[in-house]
Amino acid sequence: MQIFEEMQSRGHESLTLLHHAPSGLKAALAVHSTVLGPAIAGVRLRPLDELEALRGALALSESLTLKAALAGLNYGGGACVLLLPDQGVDDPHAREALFRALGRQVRPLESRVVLTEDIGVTPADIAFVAQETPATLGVNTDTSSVTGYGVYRGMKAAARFALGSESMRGVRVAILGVGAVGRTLAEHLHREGARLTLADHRPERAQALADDLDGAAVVGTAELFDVPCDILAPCGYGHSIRSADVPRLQCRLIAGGEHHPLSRNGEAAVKEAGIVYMPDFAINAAGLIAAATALTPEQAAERVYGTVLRIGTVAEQYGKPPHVVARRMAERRIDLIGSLGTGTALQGRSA
Ligand SMILES: NC(=O)c1ccc[n+]([C@@H]2O[C@H](COP(=O)([O-])OP(=O)(O)OC[C@H]3O[C@@H](n4cnc5c(N)ncnc54)[C@H](O)[C@@H]3O)[C@@H](O)[C@H]2O)c1
Repeated sequence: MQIFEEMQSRGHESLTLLHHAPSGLKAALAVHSTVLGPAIAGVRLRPLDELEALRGALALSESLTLKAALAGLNYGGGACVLLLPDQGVDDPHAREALFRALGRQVRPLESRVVLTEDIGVTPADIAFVAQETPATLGVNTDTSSVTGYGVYRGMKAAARFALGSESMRGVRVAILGVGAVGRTLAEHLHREGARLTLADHRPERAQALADDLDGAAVVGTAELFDVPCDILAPCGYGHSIRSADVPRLQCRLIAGGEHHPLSRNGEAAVKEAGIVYMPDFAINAAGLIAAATALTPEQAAERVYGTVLRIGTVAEQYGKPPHVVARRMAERRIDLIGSLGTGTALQGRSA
């Protein structure tokens, strides 16, 4: 399994297994870093096997560390991946019990983690967690639509470098995955006059959105990578683009809401293909920023826009890929602020 090796190589602090038989709670809670503050842990509920859940928690928690640091937040990164209980979560009481059990189990860890929603989890679920522990964020924030708007703003900033203009009028954007984030992104792009092609594992979702957005095309997920476009926006569940897919890609920019859209070492293949990749942790941060600060959704999205501009400027200046620049910026902030030693920032967590 080599989990410890993976934790060591990526610098994780801990991986905790949570279990409560009556509610069906089985979860992997990874803490990657608490250098800047308690780890914000995105909570996911997905049909995964145990190993996928462990690996998913390790990968997501590292992204959250980079995301929080780059966004200027006084938080570290974590992730909590819940296995789907055998009894399902359709019964509202079963769902309440599951998330309240999670809240109870997190109580002893309150100084180290705060939980917020990610895939398969709603603000109402986090509100159940909040009945058991104050260690939550985003109970009153619709983080997915804020994230979608932030991806739109970040995409425009990235397009200045990759396409020479940030206008989306007439720009061909292919969106993979039109759930909560992908749909919001599509709506903003459509409003600005982008030409959209949509694909989703659930084709009825893509078709319903295309019906709402007059003029959007729908293709199968297997065909999307062959569609000529300017921007590819992955908004699915992760690793949507395998290295073997990269030679097929017709785009000049990859910018979407999905965590880990590229498979391992995919960045090198993308660079080789002459495609600009704006990393997930830079562009999908608006929901997290809005949940963690007093900023409005618009202000949170503008922070993403500004961060992406900064990354693009430095990347151009030094001839480095944006994902390398973004990671260095995040790690530099962690190193510098970490060097101040332990203590709590006076302005709290809302940097
Ligand atoms: N929701 C948030 O607040 C938030 C914040 C930051 C990042 N993200 C990331 O954005 C991504 C999307 O999140 P969401 O909340 O929209 O999820 P969602 O479940 O609402 O929607 C995801 C959609 O993508 C489709 N999909 C998944 N993988 C696919 C693939 N390979 N090909 C085609 N379709 C695929 C699914 O069928 C679904 O319709 C995730 O990676 C998530 O981690 C979400």
